Amino acid sequence: MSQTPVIAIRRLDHTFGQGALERRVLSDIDLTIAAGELVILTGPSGSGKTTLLTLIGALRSPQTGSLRVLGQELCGASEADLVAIRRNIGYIFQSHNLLGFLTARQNVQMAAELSAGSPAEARALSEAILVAVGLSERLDYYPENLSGGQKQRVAIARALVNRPFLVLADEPTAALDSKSGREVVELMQRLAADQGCAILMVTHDSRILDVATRTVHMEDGRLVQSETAVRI
Ligand SMILES: Nc1ncnc2c1ncn2[C@@H]1O[C@H](COP(=O)(O)OP(=O)(O)OP(=O)(O)O)[C@@H](O)[C@H]1O
Repeated sequence: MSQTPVIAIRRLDHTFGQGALERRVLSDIDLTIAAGELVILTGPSGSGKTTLLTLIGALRSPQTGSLRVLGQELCGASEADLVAIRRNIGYIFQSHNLLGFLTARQNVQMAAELSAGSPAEARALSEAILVAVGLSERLDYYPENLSGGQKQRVAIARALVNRPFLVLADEPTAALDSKSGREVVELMQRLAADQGCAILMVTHDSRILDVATRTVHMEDGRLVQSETAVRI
């Protein structure tokens, strides 16, 4: 696995609509991300960042070019292949998307049950990762009784509990104050380094760019890569 890039994209294009309404939103995207990298994707509103993230996340089908995730080609892949690849990916979105009628532990455990051998194992894994993200005192709290930063930590725990090879995060700090935002990304950075996964994070938050191993910038559907920053 270590030789295969987690993400390998070549000459990827994407259009929405057809005929007179056709609109190209991604052009000639080339991007390779290796295990252990935390890559930040920036760019103006409407430049195509979320579209690229959802394509990499196997949440929509790529049209032309090549998009490999963990060695699996997603262009032309069947729905079953896309579902299979999603099991290796953790997703963290701007709004944490926790289920309000489940506690912090139950929200994480629901995800853990996809891969754990038994409910007891899923529970143990969930508790361990919630402790790792600093929520040992909040296991049985419902989301409405957690702060924004704590909810986002639960979302991170849920995304990482199955030890995914890839984590995709879309504006994970957008709803947080600067201190909580910083804590959340440093936590992601640490857990990714511990688990050896790759992270691709879309953000407008210029205060957290230094956590990245590399920053790539998108303008009008095209990627501009910047130099390597620090390695985690
Ligand atoms: N399902 C869709 N159908 C048609 N056009 C779409 C669809 N989804 C996105 N678009 C268009 O594609 C372009 C890129 O959108 P996208 O959400 O990827 O940008 P973004 O860089 O993530 O923007 P933001 O930073 O505001 O979230 C936009 O012009 C958007 O209107």
